[in-house]
Amino acid sequence: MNVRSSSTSSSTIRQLVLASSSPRRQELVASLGLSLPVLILSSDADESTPQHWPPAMIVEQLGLRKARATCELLSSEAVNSSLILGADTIVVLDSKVLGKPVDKNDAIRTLTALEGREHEVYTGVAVIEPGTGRELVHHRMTRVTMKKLGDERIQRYVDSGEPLDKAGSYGIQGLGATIVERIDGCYFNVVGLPLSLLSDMLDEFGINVI
Ligand SMILES: Cc1cn([C@H]2C[C@H](O)[C@@H](COP(=O)(O)OP(=O)(O)OP(=O)(O)O)O2)c(=O)[nH]c1=O
Repeated sequence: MNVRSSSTSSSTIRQLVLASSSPRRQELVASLGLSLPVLILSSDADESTPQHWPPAMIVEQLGLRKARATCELLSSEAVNSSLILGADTIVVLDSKVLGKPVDKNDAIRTLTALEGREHEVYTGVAVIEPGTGRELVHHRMTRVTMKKLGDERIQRYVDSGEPLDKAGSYGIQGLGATIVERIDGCYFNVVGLPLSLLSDMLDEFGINVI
């Protein structure tokens, strides 16, 4: 979705601002080895959404909200020379959105629902250029099948602490790799930032990853 467009590239971009507190997103952006500096600046964007929104709309709009909320925190000089990146990830099972668990019991319930079944992971990515008002928003969806786990294995995984800050209560990049049977689609989308999509979006703003 091209939300608003007033130019195709800018030579005045001096930094990328990552509007995220997620260590995974920070590592993934760092892995691109961009030639411009990356500033990490997360904000407190409202993450509530209307019940009827489909998953793609939820993640795209939340990515956009995060980017716009971080924009508010920048000085006017920085605003005019920054690209801001926001992202949001949700897990969807039987049309039900599963965000981050509120506690260990919630994580156990979520993993019990996911085990032995296929679910969808959606990540929305927003890149905005406040200096020109240009905003690009897209999403990717990846299908993930989780192994049948059993109560004891689920309990041990939750006790590891890994599920607690992650959508769907698992992290495919960590111990969660051992409970996933197969994936269909972009792996990095599951981790929280689809790098192939992101590089195409940065390209639109004149930032070439390679
Ligand atoms: C499914 C899955 C999710 N996750 C993580 C990515 C995100 O950090 C988190 C989804 O929550 P988000 O609300 O998308 O992100 P966040 O609150 O962690 O960070 P911010 O809003 O500041 O950018 O779940 C994994 O790390 N691995 C996985 O396999």
